[in-house]
Amino acid sequence: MFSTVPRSLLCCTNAIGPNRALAYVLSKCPALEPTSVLCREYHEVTGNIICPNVVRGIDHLRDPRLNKGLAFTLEERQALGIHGLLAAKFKTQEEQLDICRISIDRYEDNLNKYLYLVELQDRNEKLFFRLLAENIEKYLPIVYTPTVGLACQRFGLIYRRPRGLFITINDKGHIFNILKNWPEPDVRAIVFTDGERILGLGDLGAYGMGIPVGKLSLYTALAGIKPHQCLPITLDVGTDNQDLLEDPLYIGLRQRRVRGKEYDEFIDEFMEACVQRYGQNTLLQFEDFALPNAGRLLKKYRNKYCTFNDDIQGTASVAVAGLMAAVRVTKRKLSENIYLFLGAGSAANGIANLTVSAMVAEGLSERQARERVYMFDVDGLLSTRREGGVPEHAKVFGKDIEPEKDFEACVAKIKPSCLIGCSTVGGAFTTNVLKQMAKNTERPVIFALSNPTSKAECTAQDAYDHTEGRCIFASGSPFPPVNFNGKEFRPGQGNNSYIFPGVALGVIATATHHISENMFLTAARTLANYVSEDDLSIGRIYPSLAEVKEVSVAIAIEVAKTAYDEGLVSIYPTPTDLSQHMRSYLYNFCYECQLPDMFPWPECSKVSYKNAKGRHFPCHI
Ligand SMILES: NC(=O)C1=CN([C@@H]2O[C@H](COP(=O)(O)OP(=O)(O)OC[C@H]3O[C@@H](n4cnc5c(N)ncnc54)[C@H](O)[C@@H]3O)[C@@H](O)[C@H]2O)C=CC1
Ligand SMILES: CC(=O)C(=O)O
Ligand SMILES: [Mg+2]
Repeated sequence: MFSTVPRSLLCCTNAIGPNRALAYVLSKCPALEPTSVLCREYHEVTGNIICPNVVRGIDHLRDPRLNKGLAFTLEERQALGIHGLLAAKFKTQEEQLDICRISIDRYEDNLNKYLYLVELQDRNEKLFFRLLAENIEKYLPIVYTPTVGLACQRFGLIYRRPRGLFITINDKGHIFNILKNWPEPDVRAIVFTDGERILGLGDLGAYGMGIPVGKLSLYTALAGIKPHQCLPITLDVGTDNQDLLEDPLYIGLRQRRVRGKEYDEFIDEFMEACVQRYGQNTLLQFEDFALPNAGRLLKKYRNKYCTFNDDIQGTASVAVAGLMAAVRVTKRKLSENIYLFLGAGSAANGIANLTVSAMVAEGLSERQARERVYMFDVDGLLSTRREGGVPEHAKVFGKDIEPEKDFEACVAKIKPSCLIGCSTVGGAFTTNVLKQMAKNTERPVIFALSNPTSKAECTAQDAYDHTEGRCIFASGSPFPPVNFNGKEFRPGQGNNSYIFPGVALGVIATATHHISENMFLTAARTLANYVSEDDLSIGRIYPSLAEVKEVSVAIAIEVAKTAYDEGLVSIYPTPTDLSQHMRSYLYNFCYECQLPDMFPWPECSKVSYKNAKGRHFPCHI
């Protein structure tokens, strides 16, 4: 018998469900009342929320992490005290998956499909993730781009159950305490946004929460990172979106964005609080920050924390992978292309810099490589002679040439072989631009990377139609298959979702403490190597989405090797079998038995446990 609750005892009760766990702990600790102190201790160790007054078998149905619905066996129903709370039928997880698919298919509206999936995640976590992981092609466009963009725009309307943390500028000075309110103690990765550049939709303030939630769903579905290790956060510093400030449904701080010193101090405190709460290896993924902050904050924190900016580095990696795979079709090395970017922001600079690194690896000097890269932003071609000059964040890509504000004229003058859109301007690759690309080279590469679909620089159909079917096309959001002259093309999705889940898995599984640029080049090469001749023959420069889980593990392994080579990991000695090591980290999408190991419990009666003060605590309710 114990007078205090030993941690080992609390740990071993994790699997058996709260009411039995509590009864067992109390049977070992007769001096204890099931007070909030006990609750806190239990909660700290197991991550389960437990309160003696409300702990009941029904919590196994209400907790999405435990709930299996009709898949609970008779034994489990009896042992956990939920017999009778479910209909008599026993179902397999496979039968439940069928029902989910039928239910979703009944909705015509994608936002309703999104809501069904949100509700499923809130109800039965394993079923949600297995459904997503086994039907990526079908449901990725719902939980991710484009539908997640719509969900963010309507967030005030669809907001029901909270998911993740909202930390506002008013919480400055108390961020650590807010992190402590999150019930999971073992967080390994945090994806966070301040909502200022949500996809290509602009400033959506607190409505941006859909993005970190969606990205972290992909951590689990595409790379098997355990959901309890993932935490989505929105940093609410206000919004400059007038429509939202006037939107009666808006759920965020109704004030203009805080900027400057106060904003920087807030982000500083947030970064520090995360590592104080969850440890220095906590992966901190910046997502959808606007241009003035994205690159600046990456530079500030990249050598201090385990952090990366997905829009800069993840996007760079997926785009370079596509360019590498395209070499097999165009027969032009990366260093033989001329690149023109529409947009000169976070994504464009990330891609351009990594492409330069890849060209340097092919033998060019950095200067020679940069000479092959042109950019065009909202003020025209990045010419050193233009009024106002070249913005600081893209200075290295400015050229000493005639300024040009007409994009079509630029495409004709510069004659790029690769055209890369990261501009947020839907339809900016006009018929004339695409026709000019077909004149520039036999196999033009055309990437319309802006999200969601409405912001894509051109559609897949337009790209093939206006280049006589000769282009190599990829887009950030999915397009349906294209028919051109009787041939079907199925272009791939050039989206960082091919990269960030695998990078995150590699980083988490090796407790990497800093993320290097080299890791993203490694990830790009790994992804490009997965592209088969069959993929290329249907116009796809990425592996099929059905393969993405395998690709993520392969990326994780290669990223881990790079991290070991660069001395950035905390797990030593180096695992002899990195593949096995990686796989041992993966989430089990199938239901697990919830019967307590030692059931029936010898120390307490099957009906109730009586504590030292004579109070009864039921084992089964
Ligand atoms: N496919 C993918 O994996 C990813 C796609 N993206 C998409 O790329 C787009 C851009 O993202 P960021 O670079 O982070 O944004 P950003 O705000 O940093 O950059 C946008 C750039 O577009 C330029 N621009 C705006 N209007 C223009 C116009 N009318 N003509 C020419 N240039 C114009 C701006 O001057 C700026 O240089 C977004 O739509 C985003 O969804 C971003 C990250 C990943
Ligand atoms: C895909 C992504 O990260 C974006 O569009 O921002
Ligand atoms: Mg993003």
